Amino acid sequence: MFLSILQVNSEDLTPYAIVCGDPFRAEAISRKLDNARELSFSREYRTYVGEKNGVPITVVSHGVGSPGAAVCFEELIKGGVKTLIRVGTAGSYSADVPPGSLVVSTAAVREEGLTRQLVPHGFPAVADHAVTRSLYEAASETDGLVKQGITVTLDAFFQGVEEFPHRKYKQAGALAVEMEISALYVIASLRGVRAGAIVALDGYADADLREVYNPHTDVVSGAIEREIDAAIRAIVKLYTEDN
Ligand SMILES: O=P(O)(O)O[C@H]1O[C@H](CO)[C@@H](O)[C@H]1O
Ligand SMILES: O=c1cc[nH]c(=O)[nH]1
Repeated sequence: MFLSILQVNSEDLTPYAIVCGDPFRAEAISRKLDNARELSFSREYRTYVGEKNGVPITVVSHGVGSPGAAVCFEELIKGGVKTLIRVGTAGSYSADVPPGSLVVSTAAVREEGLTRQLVPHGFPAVADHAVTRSLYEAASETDGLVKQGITVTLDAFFQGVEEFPHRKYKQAGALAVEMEISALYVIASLRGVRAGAIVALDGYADADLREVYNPHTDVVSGAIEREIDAAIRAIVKLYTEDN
């Protein structure tokens, strides 16, 4: 089957996939795989396949925001992908998890518009347990702070005249905010596949803690390297458990 938006043949995809926002991060992930090759680069969607320890892995960028990312997730699942791991960045809600930390998302608050068009209001966006456990174990083997907990998915990156809901979600226990995880978890649930996510914190979302937003630091790059390594190792572990 030809997937017309990703511009790839489903026969070239693999059951395990890593997804991320940035096409250049997709390339960086592919460089950590053996025998990696680019299948396509169409719109924001850049697709690679490669392998690690003999385990075939697909890597795709999904761009910024839930609607565009949802198109990518849906086509991957149509193409036969059964396990999806998002490797992203997020803004921290707390000085307890400073920039450079990793958070494995156990569930996501649905503060985006996309999933409201797919499922009722009360439906939860929850990660797969086995994927989350594998990600957390693999991330804990790297240097640096790793937490697991609830993340928030928002549509807006820059604030308008409305207050962002960060304060109330921080008080309720959320750790960080990004823009696609709830879409991934709801779509995975709808289509009967597994999903998990890990994010590298690249600054503070909370106005009281925020300095100038600059994700291009060595601390953030180091955290992104760690989460990529963790996601690849998590997939190898899952594959071993599954086969
Ligand atoms: O680093 P990525 O994976 O793109 O994730 C985060 O970064 C983008 C915003 O800068 C959004 O896509 C957000 O979810
Ligand atoms: O959505 C995002 C992603 C990274 N950092 C943020 O503050 N927000």
